[in-house]
Amino acid sequence: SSRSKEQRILDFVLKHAVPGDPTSVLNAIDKYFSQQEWAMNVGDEKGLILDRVLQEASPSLVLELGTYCGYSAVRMARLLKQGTQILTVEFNRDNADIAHQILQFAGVKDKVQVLEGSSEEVIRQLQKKHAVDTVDFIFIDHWKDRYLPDTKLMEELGLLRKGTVILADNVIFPGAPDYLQYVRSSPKYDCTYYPSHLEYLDAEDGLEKAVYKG
Ligand SMILES: O=C(NCCCCc1cc2ccncc2s1)c1cc(-c2ccc(F)cc2)cc(O)c1O
Ligand SMILES: [Mg+2]
Repeated sequence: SSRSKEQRILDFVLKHAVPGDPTSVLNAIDKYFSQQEWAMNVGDEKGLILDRVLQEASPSLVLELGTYCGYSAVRMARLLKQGTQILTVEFNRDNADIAHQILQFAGVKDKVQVLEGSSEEVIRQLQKKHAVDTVDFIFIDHWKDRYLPDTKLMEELGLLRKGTVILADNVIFPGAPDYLQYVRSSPKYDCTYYPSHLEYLDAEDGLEKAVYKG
């Protein structure tokens, strides 16, 4: 059977990156998309914004919604100190498998746990099944119509603490207008918009940072 796009990405990484070197893995994935074919990784331009906002937050526990091939999980894990945990949620089993292999190859597997399932299911299990109290940093990059309901669910479950940083990808394109309107008008959040472009293309996109005020 023909290999999926995600499997082709894995093959390209295994061939062109250096085992145990997360930056070479990111460069290989970025190279693949700029040369071969587009895919929905956050990319290197928005990735730099993610790097800066993450380092500023210096979190101990990170939750990512939407693993895809693991590009942003590798991106975050390479900057975080030993002992930091990243829980990343992926709905699609095949993508979760590819992400496992890319994380392993990059040498960041000890910091990252890929949780398979829908964001809603996994969020509801975090406190009991994964011994989570509150989350320090959340990167939202999954279904755009799940950004708002999942954020409200995390509020209701008490997963956010004073200062929790929520960074959301694609708030302009494909867009998450209901999420944007909610966090920007809610007194519970301090919001900052980081303008950028859609990964590897010229269309405008951006990241929205919403800091929970507790
Ligand atoms: O859909 C996108 N990303 C989500 C993939 C869905 C993965 C999921 C993970 C998960 C975990 C738990 N529960 C449920 C889910 S669903 C996405 C799409 C574009 C794009 C850009 C240009 C286009 F022309 C068309 C699409 C760009 C992006 O940066 C994206 O992130
Ligand atoms: Mg995205």
